[in-house]
Amino acid sequence: MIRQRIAIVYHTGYGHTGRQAEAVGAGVDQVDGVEAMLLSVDKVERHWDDLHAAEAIIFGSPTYMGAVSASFKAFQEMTSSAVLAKGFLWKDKIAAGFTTSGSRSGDKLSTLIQLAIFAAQHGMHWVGLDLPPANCSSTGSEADMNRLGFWLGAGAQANTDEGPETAPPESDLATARYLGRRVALTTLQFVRGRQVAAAPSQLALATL
Ligand SMILES: Cc1cc2nc3c(=O)[nH]c(=O)nc-3n(C[C@H](O)[C@H](O)[C@H](O)COP(=O)(O)O)c2cc1C
Repeated sequence: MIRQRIAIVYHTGYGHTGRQAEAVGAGVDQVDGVEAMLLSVDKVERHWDDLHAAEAIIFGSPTYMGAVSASFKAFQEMTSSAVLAKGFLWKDKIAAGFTTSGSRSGDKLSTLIQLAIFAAQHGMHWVGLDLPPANCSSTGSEADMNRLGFWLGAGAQANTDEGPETAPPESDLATARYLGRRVALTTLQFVRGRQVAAAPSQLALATL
């Protein structure tokens, strides 16, 4: 069976967003028919062809100063010449995003919005989270998936005095796995839908 490639392009300064990226990849790999490819932004220049060939690209950055990190921004700017100018090469791919920061909010929404705008500029289809509100009632807790309450993408929080071995916590990694799985399932729907749309319909064949 042909497996559809889903690339996860991310930057991590201290390893926390790297843990989140691995969790997104694990979620992708839960789905038959797809495979995750993790790619750190510092290796991207050797892997443009892999990104062009992927059916979906999931973007991940730590939140630094309420925005994507400088390294991730440099990658974004490189895509102007490496992707857009070469012919809108990522148009109609599936996209999604994730971010980790030190504070529970930490202005992560700003980073997710930047990632979604970036995907829109490339003509990609953005996939958000469909998880219900969590950690917002007397029975909710920090162990809930989507405990931080994001829908545009996956958010994670890592205590700044902990290393990536223990932060972000399992609930945020589960949220990241959930996003990866959702993107994988959506990607298969798109790929199979495109195949059906490209095939001559039964109705058209009957009228020949
Ligand atoms: C330059 C810099 C700016 C930061 N800005 C924010 C911020 O705006 N909001 C926040 O909650 N945490 C902020 N942090 C904390 C990081 O988001 C946090 O340590 C995160 O886990 C780092 O992820 P990484 O290990 O993948 O680099 C900042 C850290 C650095 C080094």
